[in-house]
Amino acid sequence: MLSRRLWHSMPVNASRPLIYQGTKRVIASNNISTTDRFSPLAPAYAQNTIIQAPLIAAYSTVASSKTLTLSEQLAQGSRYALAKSITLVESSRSDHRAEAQQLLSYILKKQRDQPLTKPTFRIGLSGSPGVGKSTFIEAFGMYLLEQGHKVAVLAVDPSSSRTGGSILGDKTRMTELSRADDAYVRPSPSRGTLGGVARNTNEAILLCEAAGYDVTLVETVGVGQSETMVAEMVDMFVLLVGPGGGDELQGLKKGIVELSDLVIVNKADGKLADAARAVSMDYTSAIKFLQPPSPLWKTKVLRVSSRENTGIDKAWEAMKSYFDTMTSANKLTEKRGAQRKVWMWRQITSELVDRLNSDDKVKQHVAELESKVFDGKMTSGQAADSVVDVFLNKVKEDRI
Ligand SMILES: Nc1nc2c(ncn2[C@@H]2O[C@H](COP(=O)(O)OP(=O)(O)OP(=O)(O)O)[C@@H](O)[C@H]2O)c(=O)[nH]1
Repeated sequence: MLSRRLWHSMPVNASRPLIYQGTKRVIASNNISTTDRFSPLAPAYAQNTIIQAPLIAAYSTVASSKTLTLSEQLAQGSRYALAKSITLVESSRSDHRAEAQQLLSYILKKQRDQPLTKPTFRIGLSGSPGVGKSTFIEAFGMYLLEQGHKVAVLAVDPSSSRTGGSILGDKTRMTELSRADDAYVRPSPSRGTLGGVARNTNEAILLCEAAGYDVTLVETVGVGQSETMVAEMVDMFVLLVGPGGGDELQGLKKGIVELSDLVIVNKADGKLADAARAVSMDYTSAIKFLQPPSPLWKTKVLRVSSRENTGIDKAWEAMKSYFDTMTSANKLTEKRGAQRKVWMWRQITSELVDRLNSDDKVKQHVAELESKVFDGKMTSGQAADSVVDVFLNKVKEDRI
């Protein structure tokens, strides 16, 4: 029995069934009548509905006419539809989230039946503020367009989730690329936790690919957890450094260098050319002592000037070489599968924590336990067990 409360406590992104009032029909996605009237979930209906596992699975492929239209527009490469779809996945409104999940399920089903014709490549790009990320993406993106690719640029901005402001999104960035027909540049969402933003970005990548963008760049700024999160959603992780830099090398950020499949020393031009050469040699020797992210690939170090457009082609060659090496060993499919599992667990963890925090009874219990833990009257482990027990009992009670 799935009670109304339990339904509400289920994550909207997982297999929470979509339940409709009005004309109810479970239909295969390849046989959908666009005249079906679906209106989003009716809690009153859900309250008395027994939903069994096979039905849940069937519901996940149900698509409303609105979803179908959006997905058709996406398949035709409409930037408007892409923007609208990403807005849906970023929205916290439950009806939007339901629509977004319907759209994503439909897209996944479609891609299982009919895989994308072009291979897709997801590239993460990180670097400290001012290192030249926008300038590089602008130059690199324009180069990719010349090579016949369609390029999407997404951003995971740790500052926006903490402060509501944004390091990456405030100024007009990548103006030429933003205007190009075959490019789509999405500013970072300005709300939500970093985990939430990252999760939305994962879904946005799928949407970009469904809209025919075969190269997706996910940009982040080198702060906190954001690089690790981005590295866990892309095929290849690229670190952009400046000629004066060295923070990363000095051990402050050794972790990020270890995550990197390619290090690009930007601003290798004019007076900065010699410094860029020296930094690039430093990285090349330092990397020899680090664990490579994959045993099949040795992290490369290259110099570019985004301003003067030099070395951009070499950077792309290195990326393609990585892509070819990994795909021919079937490692990218494996990597993407493993990443999906990582994200599933991240989301389970964050959903459970959200729900623990939103339940009044549990919240009160947590407050009491926190003070006991603080005073040393209870161990952290005992308190954690107790919170989980109270929460599970609460779920059980709600079910009855
Ligand atoms: N000389 C030189 N300057 C560059 C190059 N690339 C970027 N710059 C300059 O570096 C400064 C910062 O560039 P951005 O592209 O805004 O850097 P960013 O990393 O995107 O900066 P944030 O958005 O603040 O994170 C600007 O003044 C650029 O003109 C380059 O290849 N050579």
